[in-house]
Amino acid sequence: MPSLEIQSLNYHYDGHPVIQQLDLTVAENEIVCLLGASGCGKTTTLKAIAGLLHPQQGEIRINGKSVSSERHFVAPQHRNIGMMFQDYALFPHLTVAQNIAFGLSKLSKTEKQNRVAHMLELVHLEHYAGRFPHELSGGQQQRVAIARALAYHPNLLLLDEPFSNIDAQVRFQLIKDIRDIIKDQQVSAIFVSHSKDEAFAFADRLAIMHQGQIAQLGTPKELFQHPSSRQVAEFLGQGAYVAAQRHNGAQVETAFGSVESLIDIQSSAQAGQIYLRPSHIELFNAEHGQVEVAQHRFVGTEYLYAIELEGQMLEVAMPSDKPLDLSKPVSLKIKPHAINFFS
Ligand SMILES: Nc1ncnc2c1ncn2[C@@H]1O[C@H](COP(=O)(O)OP(=O)(O)OP(=O)(O)O)[C@@H](O)[C@H]1O
Repeated sequence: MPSLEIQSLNYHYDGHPVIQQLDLTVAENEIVCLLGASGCGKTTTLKAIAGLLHPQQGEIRINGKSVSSERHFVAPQHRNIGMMFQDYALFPHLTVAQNIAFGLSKLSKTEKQNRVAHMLELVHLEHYAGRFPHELSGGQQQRVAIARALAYHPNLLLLDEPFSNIDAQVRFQLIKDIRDIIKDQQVSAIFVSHSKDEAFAFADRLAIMHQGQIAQLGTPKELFQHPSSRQVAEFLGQGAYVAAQRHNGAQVETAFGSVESLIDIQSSAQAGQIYLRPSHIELFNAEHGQVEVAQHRFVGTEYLYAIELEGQMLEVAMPSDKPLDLSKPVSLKIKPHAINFFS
């Protein structure tokens, strides 16, 4: 049974629509990331799941049980949901152990002590039980927050930008650790982020949101290989459109030569554009140049060349041991790749 099912959800603030006919299913033990531009409705969706607001239309089911519909509403404290937010929201006057024990009022004293000890072990903070939140680093505070959210065995975990206040140097280790903990506890989770890199590292599937709807749901590989729209392709990373003629199932012709696709192109149109990412392009010096290099800079292991491609700017990285001679013409080759073709 799916952990979460959302059907035809609509929410408006004073008549201003924010969530529009949103559908989403999260499988058992799955982590899904809601990813999208600022204001697309990620936090509003999370609030609707948590029960912090009541959508005007549509239904939400958790483990098969309806918690929100037009006629029916289960209060947040009865949804058995764990939450973790970017500002940790630990109680400053309680110790680490007391913070973790906070939601466990139904357990006996011994059960509570055992559960807290187990959670501390899980997040590798066994020696920090007596400390107060201000005596911990940001990453340690987030570990306490995840321990507290998981301590009462929630059906579903909601995480709203939990890593945005964490130093970039330790962020990806923390993301990996918290993902491992969630997988170990076999909890389903919905994670909200602006950051593609965080989403790729943390989630099993990504739900790309656009204007209050899920534009596409899939694994990172599915989204990269088969973006359902230009918006999804563009959201996944900087690129440029190049005019293309489709020849057969897996080849296109462009002004830069013919390009082999590593997957079938699912389109019946002949004329269109392909969406090129910097990693699909190789620059080299040639007798007859085709591209204008507007800028270049050295960034350690690579040179970055800003090139103009059919009126769009694109930054292409090349190994620094093979710099281009910019006094000579520069040409480009499009490498074989999983082509994104749009008619
Ligand atoms: N309490 C409110 N009253 C009126 N409008 C609101 C309220 N909260 C959010 N909105 C609007 O709803 C839209 C969606 O907001 P939401 O917070 O869900 O977006 P988001 O995708 O989480 O954005 P961000 O990534 O910036 O946090 C935005 O246009 C926002 O201005």
